[in-house]
Amino acid sequence: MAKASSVLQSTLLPAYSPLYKLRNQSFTLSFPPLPVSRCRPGIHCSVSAGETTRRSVEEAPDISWGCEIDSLENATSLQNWLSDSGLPPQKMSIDRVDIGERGLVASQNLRKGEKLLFVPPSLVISADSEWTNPEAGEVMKRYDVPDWPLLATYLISEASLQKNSRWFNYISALPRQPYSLLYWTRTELDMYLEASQIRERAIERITNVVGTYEDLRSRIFSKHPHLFPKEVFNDETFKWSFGILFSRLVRLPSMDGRFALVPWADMLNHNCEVETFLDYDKSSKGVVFTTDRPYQPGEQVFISYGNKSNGELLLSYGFVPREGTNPSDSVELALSLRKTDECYKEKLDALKKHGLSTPQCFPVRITGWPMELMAYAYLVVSPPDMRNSFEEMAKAASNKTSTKNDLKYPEIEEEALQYILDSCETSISKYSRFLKVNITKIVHPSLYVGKIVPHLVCLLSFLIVGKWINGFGHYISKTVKPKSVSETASCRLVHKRA
Ligand SMILES: C[S@@+](CC[C@H](N)C(=O)[O-])C[C@H]1O[C@@H](n2cnc3c(N)ncnc32)[C@H](O)[C@@H]1O
Repeated sequence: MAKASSVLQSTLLPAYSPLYKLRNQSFTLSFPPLPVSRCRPGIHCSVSAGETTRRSVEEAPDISWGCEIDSLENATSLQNWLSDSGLPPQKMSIDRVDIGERGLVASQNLRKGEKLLFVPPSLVISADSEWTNPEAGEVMKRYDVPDWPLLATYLISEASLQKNSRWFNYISALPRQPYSLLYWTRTELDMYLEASQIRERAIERITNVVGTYEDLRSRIFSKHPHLFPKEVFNDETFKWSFGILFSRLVRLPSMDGRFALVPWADMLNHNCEVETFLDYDKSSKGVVFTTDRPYQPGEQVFISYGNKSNGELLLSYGFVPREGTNPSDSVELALSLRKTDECYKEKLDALKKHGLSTPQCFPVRITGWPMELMAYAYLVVSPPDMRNSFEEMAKAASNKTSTKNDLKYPEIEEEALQYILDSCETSISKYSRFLKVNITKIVHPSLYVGKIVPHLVCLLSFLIVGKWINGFGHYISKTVKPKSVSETASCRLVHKRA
C-alpha cells in the first residue's frame, strides 16, 4: 500500500467534473445553475423550491432498492455473500455504531500497522465491470461515456435487475437514500447554507447531476428506450446513484488511479484524526488499508476520507464531524481593497501583476491562516507613504516569494489584524439566522474595544472563524440532516397514503 501522504487521491471523494466531452460526440455538459423561475417544466430541478420538490416527490417513483441505513437490514446477507464470493475471513464485522450509524467494528484485537480487508478485484465495481444486461453496456461503451456517468448508469441498471444481478446483495445493503446534499431542496440550501460557499457548490453539483442525466437521456436513453426505460433511468434514480458515488467511490492509485466501488471497504466511516487510506495492494492482490493505531474488540475502525474541511465533508458525504475534531477544517475568507483607498489603483495594479484581484479568497483554518492572507491584509491597510512596499506585499500575497515568512511591518500590524477581524465579522454577519447568539458571545465589544492587543485580535479571529465553522457544522449535522431526511420520508408517506 502506498504511503498515506501519497494516496490522498484514494480517499472517498473523487473529483467529479461533469464538464466532460464524449469523445465521439463532442458536447459539453456545462449547465449553469437555473434560478427557480427558469426551471423548465417537465424537468425535475432538484435545486428548486418547495413546489418543485413536491412535484418531484409525487412524480418520481420511489427507489425500490437499498435499505434504511440506521438498521442492519441486509448487512448479514452482504457479509455471507462476500465470503461466498471470495472475500477472505475478516477481523471486522458490520455493526451499528455511534459515528456513521453503521460501520465496521473490530471483532478481535487489531495491531497498529496491520493490513486489513483484502477485497479481491473480482468484488470491485469499476468502469470495466461486466453488465448483467450486456446490450446496455455495449451501448454505453459505444458512446464512450466517461467513468462517473457510466458507473451511475451501471449502478441503476444492476439495481433494477434485482436478484438477477450479481451485485444484488451489495446493492440491497446500500442506503436507500444516501446522506447527500443532492437531496436538499433549494429552500433548505438557501436557509441552512445561507452564507456558506458550500451553498454555491452544492447548487452547482445538483445542477450538474441533473444536467448529466438530461444529457444521457437525450443522447442515449431516448434512442434506446427498451434498454433504458424512463421508469428505471430517471432523475430520481440518478440522484440516488450519484449520491452513492459521491459518498462511496474511491480512487485507487495503485490500480492506475481507477475509480471503484469497493463493497465491504465502503462500510468504513471517516475519522479526521486517522491517517490511513484505501488502496490496491499488489502483493496480496486486494484492496486494503493499514491500521494507524491499535483497536480492541468492539471498537469501531476508521479510515480517512482525506484532509477535508467540514464543508467539503458535508458536500460529498452529508455529514459534519463533531465540533472541534477536524484539524483540516477551513473556510475561504474574502479580503478586498477598500474602494475609498487613495492608492486603490496602484494596489490593484500590484495585485494584478501577481495574478491576484479584489476580492480575493484565502483559506483560513482553525489552526491558523496562510502568510499570503497577512500579506494581502498589509497591502489593504498600508498608507500612501508605504507605496514602495506595495509590490513586495502583493508578491508575498501571491505565494511567489521565498521570503514571505519574514514579511513584517510592525507599524501596521495591528491595523492589518483588525482588518482581518473585521473581514471575519462581515462574513459571519451574513449568517443572519442561526448563529447570532454564539457570535454575540464571542465578539462582544467589551472584549476588545479600547485595547486591541494584536495577539488577542488574532485569537478572536481564530475563535470566530472556528466557532463559525464548527458551530455551523454541528448545527447542520444535528439538525438539518435528520430533518431533511425525515421530511422527505414523511412527504413520501403522505403521498403514498393519498
Ligand atoms: C462510505 S459510507 C460509510 C458507511 C456508511 N456508514 C453506511 O452505513 O453505509 C459514507 C457514509 O457514512 C457516513 N459517515 C462516514 N463517516 C462519518 C462520520 N465521521 N460521521 C457521520 N457520518 C459518517 C455518511 O453518511 C457517509 O455518507
